[in-house]
Amino acid sequence: MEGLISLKSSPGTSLRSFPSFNQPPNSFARRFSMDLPLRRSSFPAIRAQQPGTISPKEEEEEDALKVKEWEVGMFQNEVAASQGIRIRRRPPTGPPLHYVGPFEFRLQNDGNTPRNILEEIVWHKDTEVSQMKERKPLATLKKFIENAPPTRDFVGALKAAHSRTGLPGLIAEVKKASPSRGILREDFHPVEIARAYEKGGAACLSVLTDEKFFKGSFENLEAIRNAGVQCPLLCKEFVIDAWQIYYARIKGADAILLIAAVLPDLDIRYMVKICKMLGLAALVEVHDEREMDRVLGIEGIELIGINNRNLETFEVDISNTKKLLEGERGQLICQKDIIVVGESGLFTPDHVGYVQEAGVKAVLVGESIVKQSDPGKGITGLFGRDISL
Ligand SMILES: O=P(O)(O)OC[C@@H](O)[C@@H](O)c1c[nH]c2ccccc12
Repeated sequence: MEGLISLKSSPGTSLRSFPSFNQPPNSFARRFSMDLPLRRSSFPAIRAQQPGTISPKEEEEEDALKVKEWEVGMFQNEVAASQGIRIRRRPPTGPPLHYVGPFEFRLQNDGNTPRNILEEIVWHKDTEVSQMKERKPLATLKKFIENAPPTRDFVGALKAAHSRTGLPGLIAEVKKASPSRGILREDFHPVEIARAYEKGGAACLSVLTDEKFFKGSFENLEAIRNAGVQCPLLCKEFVIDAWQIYYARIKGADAILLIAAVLPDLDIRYMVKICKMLGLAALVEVHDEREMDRVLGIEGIELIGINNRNLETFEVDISNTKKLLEGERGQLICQKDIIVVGESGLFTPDHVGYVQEAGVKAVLVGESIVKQSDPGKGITGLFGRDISL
């Protein structure tokens, strides 16, 4: 069996202590050994080594590490599923790319094919973040944070705008593209757009930092921060790891998005605490009743976003905001003094009026304003009046 993968647990680690963990590595091995001889070169970390440079002990340790990663991945998926989260953090049957000898090919099966776009984004993010973490470990980020300038008050800016205009405070989004709408703006100059938004009366800005799916970047966030824009900035990311929060803080964010469709309660709890520690506001996004109820059960949440776009199907329905704010949920939100942000699909003053009537004190708007030749004037069109005055 030389050249075939061996799956072993590290000494003292019993896979059996996690009943469900027993299955993935074994079933993975079984599945693939039936299909093809899976070589050690299947694993990127191992592929990087020259043959003969790795000792049997190191091999064993790397295998054990890989098994451990699967275990953690499976564990996350299961906890999430028990909370109604359908998004799996990692492919449950291992990564979809396989190498056989010099050939690379993709095996499709139910377990390694993302079920929808949000899952695809999250799986890609997982790989991206682990690579970034290797280059900039948390300890390095923490050192930078010690000297970082203070954050701006994101929630305060929304409240002030709301009381100044009597309209929902605007979080204007700097977004070049999205998987559902394609390219929104060809001549995309993030700093110019940010300045136009600020001039047009935006209370805060949201900056997409995902590169692959939204054509955004952390450089955009940093450039806007360094250009002297005063509005507090939301880092619009798909956060799956606390490391990303530290990174966002260094790149100039004042707030960060946490998506309840992706993150189990414990992660939200823990990440909200990290945000507080770093002086960031957390915008926790929900899109159905179950997510709203989960989030309302978590202490210390100040800002909830209701996304009118289902990130799994892309369907947009602004009555979602109203539905989630009706009855007891709305009352609880008032009691807890939580600011609700209406997100996505808002194009006209009627739309803004509708979500305001439903109870939101802020709105998050991208497409309808970023597409205008003067995005600042786009804001006036959106609200039906000049809100910069
Ligand atoms: O462009 P719109 O329809 O105005 O939507 C803005 C914003 O709500 C949307 O970009 C968004 C809301 N939640 C997200 C999560 C990830 C990426 C993007 C989003």
